[in-house]
Amino acid sequence: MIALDLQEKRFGSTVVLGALNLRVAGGEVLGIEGPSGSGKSTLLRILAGVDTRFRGEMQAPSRRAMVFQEPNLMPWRRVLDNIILPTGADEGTAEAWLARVGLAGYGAHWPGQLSLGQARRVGLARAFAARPDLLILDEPFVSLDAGRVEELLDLTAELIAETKPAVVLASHAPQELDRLATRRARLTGRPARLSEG
Ligand SMILES: Nc1ncnc2c1ncn2[C@@H]1O[C@H](COP(=O)(O)OP(=O)(O)OP(=O)(O)O)[C@@H](O)[C@H]1O
Repeated sequence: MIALDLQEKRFGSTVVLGALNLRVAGGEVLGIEGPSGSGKSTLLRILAGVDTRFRGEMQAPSRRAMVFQEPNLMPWRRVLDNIILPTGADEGTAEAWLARVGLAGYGAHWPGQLSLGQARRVGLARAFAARPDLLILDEPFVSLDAGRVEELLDLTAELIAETKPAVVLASHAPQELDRLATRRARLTGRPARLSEG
């Protein structure tokens, strides 16, 4: 369960996010849409614990994981280490997660040897290997062709159903929100407000 009671998030003199309340329980997927620049990534970074400079209260689980718009793999580390180092998973567990995302045997590859779709699969494996109680997905499938997006949506839906974290997903893509979200909300205005439904 994640509970955020935000009063305000500002950058300098610009108030990007206004007062908002957000609750997501384990097994729920809150899909957040909103125009470019409305503050979706800013909100997700707060939920992830990456940005702690906001006014308000948050109760978040200690095990959190985020899948970014870019796969954000460490290019100087092999694929398996990209899972082991950030999560503390042992080698066998990391290999099992690689297999689970369809990349059995890719552990010794360098990130630069992967396609974008494969790199995104490693990003998913890394996130789920952290056994998160809160999973944050920030436009996780941008820049992929429609077929690849469908495959990754199926995989992500399966992994969420199996592990039941609370999930917050930001996306512009109706296909992603329709497939994954159990609840929907919109972030609009400046300062932005969150309206659910
Ligand atoms: N570090 C920062 N310093 C100053 N302003 C920032 C910073 N990060 C974000 N902003 C501003 O906050 C606003 C919201 O940005 P954010 O990236 O959260 O939007 P978004 O809804 O995720 O957009 P998109 O859909 O295009 O990814 C924008 O006006 C942006 O310029």
